[in-house]
Amino acid sequence: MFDLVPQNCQTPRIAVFGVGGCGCNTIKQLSLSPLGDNVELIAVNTDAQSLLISNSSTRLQIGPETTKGLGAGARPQKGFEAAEESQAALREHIELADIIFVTGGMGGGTGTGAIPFMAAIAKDLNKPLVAVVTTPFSFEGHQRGLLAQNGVDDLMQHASAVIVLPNDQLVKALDKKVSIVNAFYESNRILQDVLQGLTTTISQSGLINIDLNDFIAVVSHQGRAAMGVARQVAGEDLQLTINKALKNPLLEEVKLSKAKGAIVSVMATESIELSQYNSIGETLQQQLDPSALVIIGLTIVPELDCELELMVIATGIQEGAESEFEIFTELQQPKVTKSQDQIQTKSHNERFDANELVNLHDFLKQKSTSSANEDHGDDELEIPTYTRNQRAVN
Ligand SMILES: Nc1nc2c(ncn2[C@@H]2O[C@H](COP(=O)(O)OP(=O)(O)OP(=O)(O)O)[C@@H](O)[C@H]2O)c(=O)[nH]1
Repeated sequence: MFDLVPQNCQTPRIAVFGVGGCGCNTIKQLSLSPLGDNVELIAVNTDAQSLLISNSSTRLQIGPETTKGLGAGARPQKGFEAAEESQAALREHIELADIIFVTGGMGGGTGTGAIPFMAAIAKDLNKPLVAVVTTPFSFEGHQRGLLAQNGVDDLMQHASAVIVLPNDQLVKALDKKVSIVNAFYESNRILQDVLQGLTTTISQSGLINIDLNDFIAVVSHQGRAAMGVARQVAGEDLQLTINKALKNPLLEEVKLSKAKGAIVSVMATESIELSQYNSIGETLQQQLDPSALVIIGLTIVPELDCELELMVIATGIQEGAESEFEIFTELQQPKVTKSQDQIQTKSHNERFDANELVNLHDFLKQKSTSSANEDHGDDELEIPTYTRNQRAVN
């Protein structure tokens, strides 16, 4: 459970619920990742036995009367009733967090029934809830696929954002042949990366932070969310990396130009250049709805083993939008149609100490002023206060 938060606390409290068999497996894997103290992992299941072997600090058995400690038998109605029976405990945990992630597999009983119920509680409490759910492998059969689809539709009525990662796609993304036995395990590693990326992005480790209000503004667009990740290897053109992220197999086949917002997390070494940074924002802005809010967070990782890592989460994609990935093939030399000033950014909220956070807009202004007024080389980045402080601490 979270401790009471002091008034001046700057770190958003993040609750990650793993619901049902898949969800509990995912957060078990996630517990192996380095996560901040502000992140709490909560295992939720109807199946008492599988909860016993979960290593989460918080475990919640839902619906002890409804399922008598067994699973929900691939009946979403049972999962729903179990969540309803335990709604007081679920509500209590949801209420304590600033932002909630819920992960689980759609297609069974517990996750498919309980996750939409939890999303409805969060909506009622006015808390942002991002669901990261899988859909079944094709080898699991048509019936599970149908249950999953209904579950996702239901979830979309309540969650702030729904990221659907089809299990088939997750395994494809691994770029290697995996046996059926390993398929679940391997795909959990990707779920682990996705959730770790999300929680790190909104925790305060970056040079340019994405604050909680920015995050909420972007994830609160109703509709589908999609995400992609890519790494820029030495010598690779940045546009190619951006295109790779946008065409990433983790992205469902959705029309990105319909996206109403995007969160971009850039991890780079200290040698990242301002032009590279601008290019990422400009390229993405061209791909989304012209009124879309794009926020970009940058984290400096001195020991990064590639030039740059990109994670893009596009939100508010309306249903019925067909695939439009072809548009990215034309992007090798994108025409810049917007100045950086036209990219919308938000000022950070008062919960955060202005000395410790650097807003993208401020950062860019600072960069252009310093290169205009000061006598140093183009590639010498002034070190913002936050990084200096961090270095002093280390
Ligand atoms: N990626 C991944 N998917 C899983 C895993 N376990 C299950 N799934 C998927 O999630 C779907 C639902 O399975 P579970 O999570 O076990 O089901 P549940 O929500 O616990 O529901 P019940 O077993 O009916 O109580 C399955 O059809 C699989 O597609 C896992 O470890 N990794």
